[in-house]
Amino acid sequence: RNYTSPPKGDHGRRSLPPSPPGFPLLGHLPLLGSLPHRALRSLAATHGPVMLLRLGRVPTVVVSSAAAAQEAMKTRDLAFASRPRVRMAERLLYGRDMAFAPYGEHWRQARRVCVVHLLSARCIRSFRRVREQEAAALVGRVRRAAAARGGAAVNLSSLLVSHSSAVILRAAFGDMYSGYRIDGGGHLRKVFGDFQELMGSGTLGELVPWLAWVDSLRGLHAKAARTFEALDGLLERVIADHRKRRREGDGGDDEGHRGFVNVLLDVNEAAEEEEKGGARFDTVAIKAIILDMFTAGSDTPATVLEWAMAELLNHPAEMRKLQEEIRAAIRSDDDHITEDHLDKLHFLKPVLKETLRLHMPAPLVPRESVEDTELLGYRVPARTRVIVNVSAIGRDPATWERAEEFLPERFAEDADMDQNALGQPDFTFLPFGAGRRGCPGAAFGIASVELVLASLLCHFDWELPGGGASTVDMGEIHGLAVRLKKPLLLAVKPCSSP
Ligand code: HEM
Repeated sequence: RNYTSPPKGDHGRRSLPPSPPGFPLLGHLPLLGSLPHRALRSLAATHGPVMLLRLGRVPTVVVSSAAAAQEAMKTRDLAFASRPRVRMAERLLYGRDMAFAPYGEHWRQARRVCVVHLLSARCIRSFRRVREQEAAALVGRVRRAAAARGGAAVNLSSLLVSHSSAVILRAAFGDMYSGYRIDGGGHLRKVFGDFQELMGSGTLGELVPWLAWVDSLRGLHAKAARTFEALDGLLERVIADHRKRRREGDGGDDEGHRGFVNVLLDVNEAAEEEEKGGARFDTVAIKAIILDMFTAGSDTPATVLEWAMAELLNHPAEMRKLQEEIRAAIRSDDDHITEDHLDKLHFLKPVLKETLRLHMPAPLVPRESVEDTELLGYRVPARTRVIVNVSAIGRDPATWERAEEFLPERFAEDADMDQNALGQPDFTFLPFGAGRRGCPGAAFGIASVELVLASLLCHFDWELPGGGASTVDMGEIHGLAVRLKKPLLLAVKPCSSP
């Protein structure tokens, strides 16, 4: 079937993309199931790389090939540069954040602040100590957990989630973050956990208004109200504390790195002085961007690490090869691993790239068309919701040999992981999306996982606990990120002489 030359309708007008049969009222929603990226991939195999679905009342174009993604994210990048409205995000992020913002002046300004002030190569370098300290702390926690459990399995997934949260919280709030507690005594991680869970659970009501009661029944609105209040109170206090410290002459530098809150307060003060064109960068903008960083930057590194460990456990030869490389790289230094060692680890980056190809934390990239446009010759009206199925593209057998297999060697030749090499120029590998809406935190994310994976493999030997399954169950669960359905419970042996 030739998908690249769709028929033209009356008067030579482009036709809409093909659409499978749907259900009355619900449209194609029931076809998505619990793992939409997989269901959409199967549908695309029958209906083509650009198809039109109706999710409840919302028309949605699904993009599932490298060629179609290239057109949407490069050739017509501007036309597809918006994001659909997500009520839960609007509710929790003050309607003023960047990642979920429609294309326009607000997004442009907020994105510039993130790219220049929070996620630049210089900022990422400045957080090196945080990353190294937190990686060492994780190693310590694993060691203690292994000792305390006396050989019983350790829950690595939960340790990874705490680790990633700690890194992003320190990056955001500075080293004093652990001092912040929510009123009533609960820890701030609990509130952030609820926040992430809510952000990962779409509300049915926005797709199918007459089913909005289901959201209430699930308690989503009440939980969102509680979480918003707790988070807002916390962020207000954090910002007020930072302002107070600044007035007292404490610039808030923690061993050479400046937390995001302090950096955003600099931007806020500069904007107030300039008052250019009425552009606002006020306290609400600071809170919204901090939450963006937390939404986008906390679960993602933990998820990548979890999948990498799962794949390596199922591929012991690759695990051994990487461990030998890491242990050889630091043997001469007779010390623990630091970021200085990473350049010597030529197999680490292929392992991470192959992990990302098979297990993108965000397999469905949400976009919205800004204007009437086209995709592979099909008509896409303005304000159509668009989903780029980057997971289907990463597993497309037309591009990838033995597409379903974990074969890190396929990236051995082009293991470069710096900012420009995170995606493939031919759009066959898009874990970070692409174009003007592409992930601005990719380098931050990669820096957050490399040292941790190397440390876990350097200092420990990992196995599935005896008496259970012989391979990791790779079942997925869909939330804010697509993660392993069952947590990684592993037998771990400290390795005393790397
Ligand atoms: C390994 C980890 C990560 C992966 C796989 C990932 C993936 C993605 C993807 C697929 C998108 C959508 C891109 C598009 O529309 O084309 C995105 C957007 C975004 N990411 Fe990441 N990300 C990661 C880590 C991070 C980190 C650590 C941060 C910040 C600390 C971050 C901040 C953002 C933001 C702010 C956006 C929205 C950009 C916009 O709408 O203009 N990400 N990410």
